[in-house]
Formats: sequence, C-alpha cells, structure tokens
Amino acid sequence: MTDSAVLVRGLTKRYRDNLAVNNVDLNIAAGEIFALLGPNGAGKTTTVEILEGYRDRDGGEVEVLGADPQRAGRRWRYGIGIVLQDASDLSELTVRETVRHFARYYPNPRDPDQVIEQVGLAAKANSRVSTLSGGQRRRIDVAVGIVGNPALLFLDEPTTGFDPQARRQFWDLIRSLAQENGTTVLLTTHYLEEAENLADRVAVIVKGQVVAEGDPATLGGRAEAKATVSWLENGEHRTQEATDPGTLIAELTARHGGTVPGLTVSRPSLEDVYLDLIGSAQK
Ligand SMILES: Nc1ncnc2c1ncn2[C@@H]1O[C@H](COP(=O)(O)OP(=O)(O)OP(=O)(O)O)[C@@H](O)[C@H]1O
Repeated sequence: MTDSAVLVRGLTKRYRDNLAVNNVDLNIAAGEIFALLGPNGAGKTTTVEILEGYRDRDGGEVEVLGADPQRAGRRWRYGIGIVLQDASDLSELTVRETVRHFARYYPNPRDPDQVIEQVGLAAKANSRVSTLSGGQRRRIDVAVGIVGNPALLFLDEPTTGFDPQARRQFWDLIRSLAQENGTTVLLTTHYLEEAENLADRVAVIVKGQVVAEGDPATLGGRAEAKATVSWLENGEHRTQEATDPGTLIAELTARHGGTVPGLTVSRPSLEDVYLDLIGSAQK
C-alpha cells in the first residue's frame, strides 16, 4: 500500500498507430487537488479514463486507491466519484429526489441534504432540475459525484460555460471538499486560471507525454523568471526587465522622490509558461 491516491508508472495507450499516451508517470497524494493540462488531443481524457477503469491500457503500472483499475471490483468503484453531465436525464425530479436517487447506489452514502447544502443548492432542494440554470445543474452533477462519499473525485473540464462568479464559487466548493472531506481531486481543465487557483500540483501533457509537473506557482521556472517593471517617466511609458525588481523599484522611488507614477511589476503568468512549454514540446 502507498499514501498515493493515484500512482502511474510508464503508462502507454495506443489507438492503432496513434500513441495517445506515451510513458506517463503520475503520483497524486491522498487529499491533493491535481490538474492535468494540455492541448486538445494531448491524451488527458484517455489517461483519466484508464484511471477510472473505463479504458484498458497497453503498458505500464496503474494503482488507483490501492488497486489496479483494470481488475478492481465494485467495492473499489464505490470509492471513486466521477462528475458527469447526466443529471439532466432526471430533469423531472427535484434536486433532493435526484441526489437521493443516486445515494441509493452506494453502500455508505453521505446525507443527501448535507451534500445539497455543501454544493450551495439548499434553496433549490425542492425545485425540478429542469428549472435550474446551467451552473446550478453543474452543482447537481457535483452533488451526484460526491454523494457516494468518494475518496477520489474526477472532474473533467468542470467549469466550462460558467460565468466568472459561478466559477469562483465552484472553486470554493472543490477546495472545501478537499479540506473538509479529505477528498483527492483530479481535474482536467483548459483554464490556466482555474489550475492556478485550485490545484496543489499540475502536470502538462503534450502528445501523450508529461512535459512539466509541479506547483503552478513555480512551474517551468516561473518563480525565478525575470520580472517586468513598468512606470511612467516624463509622461512616457518605460519598461525594464529585472531579476531583482526590488532594487530597481528602490532606485525609481529615490529618483521620483516618493511614489513612482504608473508602477507595475509582473512575472510570467501560468498561461505564458504553459504556452512556452507546449510550444517547445510541439516543435
Ligand atoms: N476511442 C478512440 N479511438 C481512437 N482514437 C482515439 C480515441 N479516443 C481518443 N483518441 C485519440 O487519442 C488522442 C488523445 O485523445 P484524448 O481524448 O485523450 O485527448 P485530450 O487531451 O483529452 O483532448 P481534449 O482536450 O480535446 O479533450 C487523440 O489523438 C485522439 O484522436
């Protein structure tokens, strides 16, 4: 046994002559929020579906919650939560009926009303799912994904189509799941801001291979990258790159006798680093 919720070594998957997943290693600790990033067709969904036990692999070792998904049985599956967009199939049911319905599939479900409260749908508990907004339906999808009390939750592009406020509320919800319930979360996303806000660690996959992995704040040498310092001088916009922006700002402050007009300091965003990484890997 390991403390890892997900342990992957040398994973490979081919579709005919297309090597969709090429020697991928992953180690996701219990309780961690981990994001898989990568361009369309990089191999994220294939990897996730192998971990969920829905796709067989061609090579490598995979351990999810201590078992090989290819051989694991029903009891193992009870520990896995998958957020699918299918709650609307039951749209004539109310929110409470829907969550109760799914709770019955599990031997040790969470209290449906508590789950509804946690996903922020308490005020809608008696409303039909068909009357909910897109973002509210996504919350039901999460409620259905977590009502079985999973140790590991898979989220595939969870906030596509959300407005900015709904997206932030959703992030709070996922964080609370990890913090209060100790749930491990594996998500795929195309929103770098989402990965930065939510994930403890990210892996970038390009053409089936992990090209970078780590804390989003330091990925690809981001924390050590030069800062860009901009300010206004005699009405003109000035910009200078600096390894140590503090020294430059001190000089500027002295030169201006106090406040430096229009001063901004920026480092490469996660998106900048990500685009660089996938650009070099795709060459
Ligand atoms: N069932 C399948 N049969 C054949 N090829 C497939 C199948 N599923 C995926 N592929 C191929 O495998 C590669 C990886 O696809 P995958 O869906 O895993 O990528 P992804 O990173 O999830 O992409 P996206 O961000 O677009 O969802 C692609 O080249 C895709 O065309």
